[in-house]
Amino acid sequence: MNILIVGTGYVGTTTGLLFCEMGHQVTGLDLDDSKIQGLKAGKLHFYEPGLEELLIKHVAAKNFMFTKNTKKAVRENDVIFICVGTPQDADGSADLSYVKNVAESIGKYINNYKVIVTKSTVPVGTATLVTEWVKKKQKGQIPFDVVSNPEFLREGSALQDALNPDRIVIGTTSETARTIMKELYNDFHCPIIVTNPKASEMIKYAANSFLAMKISYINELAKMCDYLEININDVSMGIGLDQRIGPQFLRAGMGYGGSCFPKDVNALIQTAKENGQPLTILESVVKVNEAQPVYFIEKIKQALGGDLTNKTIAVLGLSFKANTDDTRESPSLILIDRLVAEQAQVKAHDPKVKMAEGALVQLQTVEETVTGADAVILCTDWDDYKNLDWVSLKSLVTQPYLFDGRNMLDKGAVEGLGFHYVGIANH
Ligand SMILES: NC(=O)C1=CN([C@@H]2O[C@H](COP(=O)(O)OP(=O)(O)OC[C@H]3O[C@@H](n4cnc5c(N)ncnc54)[C@H](O)[C@@H]3O)[C@@H](O)[C@H]2O)C=CC1
Ligand SMILES: O=C(O)[C@H]1O[C@H](OP(=O)(O)OP(=O)(O)OC[C@H]2O[C@@H](n3ccc(=O)[nH]c3=O)[C@H](O)[C@@H]2O)[C@H](O)[C@@H](O)[C@@H]1O
Repeated sequence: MNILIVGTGYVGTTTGLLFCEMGHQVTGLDLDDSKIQGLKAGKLHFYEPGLEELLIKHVAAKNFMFTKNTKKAVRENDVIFICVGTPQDADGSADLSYVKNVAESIGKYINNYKVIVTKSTVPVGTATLVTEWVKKKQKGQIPFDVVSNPEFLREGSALQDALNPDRIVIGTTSETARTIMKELYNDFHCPIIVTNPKASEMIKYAANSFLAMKISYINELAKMCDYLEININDVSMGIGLDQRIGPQFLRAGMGYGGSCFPKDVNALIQTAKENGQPLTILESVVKVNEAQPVYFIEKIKQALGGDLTNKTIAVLGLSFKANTDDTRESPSLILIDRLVAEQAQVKAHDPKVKMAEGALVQLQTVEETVTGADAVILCTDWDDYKNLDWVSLKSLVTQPYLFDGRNMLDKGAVEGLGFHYVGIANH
């Protein structure tokens, strides 16, 4: 089958490669010329483990082609996956302008029956809107179907997640589209849920919001445990082993970040409000998440004597989580903003993130970053930071203060080396 992927970001590129692996001919369309040129040459414009190797393979085999030519791309493909961004609007709702733009282009250029699949995360009711947007631009009456097929992959493990999904959700009322979608996903062995588009759209938001809720729950509990001097990691393990709860997404930390949880929880809250059905649990999830970096910085301030003015602080990790160079809504950047506001001198390090010139003092190595620091803050759970040689790093810092926003380190071990250690209820 000829498949068109519109938007060659994390989701689009991964989805395209997935279908190449399944033996399909895939075209990637993006408006950003530099991305297209890079992809054509087998170069990814973001860091994602394992993805570039697969890209090189399928570009060389001519299974994955890239273009900026929307008209040609729409005309030559029968199944079109919309994978463009749906960022947060000023009021918290999802900005659908990129999706609308794609739908209108499809309407303009449609030449035969198409299955139009929204893989982007879009609010309930968007399939109907996409149908209207396509129809408005159509000159004739060429038939098409709109399908909701949300994506559940995570950055940092995008390929593995996409190759081994827990489930596939297909939202459509069309028999033809359902058959085509099922055929596309024929080689997958996970459950396939076929429902209507509205339920499918809701499943995506409900899943992300549930996971965000687990994180805020454990983070709020962590604050209480901190006060009571209880180790939150033990609590996470103790409740997570109950199969009804499950161990995942119970790691206390600096709060959830990334390009999805923050915007998706807000978008669902907004949809709920618009429909007069407020989701008070999720409103609290957001509040707890916003309070988490503030709580951590207060602990840091307190430990350093209540004033951060001119203190040199080494921040390890800029991405919102390990194994990605994505800094969207990164708790680390929220923390750095606060440190700067408190007049601290920040030096930062990340194994993959390169911030824009002048945005931040960023060093090449951990050693350079911690040299002369009054405190070291671990912000991202990169493996690189798990086994650092704290004995030699201690000889480089001015003061041995170690703040662990991810509870990654063995408290007893680093305290044994003479560090003053503060984690998130890591007692
Ligand atoms: N990043 C992730 O881990 C996941 C993201 N999602 C959802 O998938 C969607 C895409 O997310 P990402 O891949 O992270 O976005 P991204 O920002 O990495 O990529 C979007 C791409 O679309 C391109 N684009 C925008 N308008 C276009 C148009 N009219 N024609 C062609 N290309 C166009 C942009 O240039 C960009 O390269 C969002 O709705 C997001 O919520 C869902 C699951 C996981
Ligand atoms: O819709 C999306 O874009 C995606 O959003 C998340 O994926 P992602 O944002 O890539 O990363 P996660 O691993 O979910 O982590 C999100 C944030 O939560 C934090 N987190 C995660 C787990 C945990 O136990 N504690 C915790 O603080 C992470 O550090 C990170 O800041 C979901 O896990 C994916 O299923 C979904 O497809």
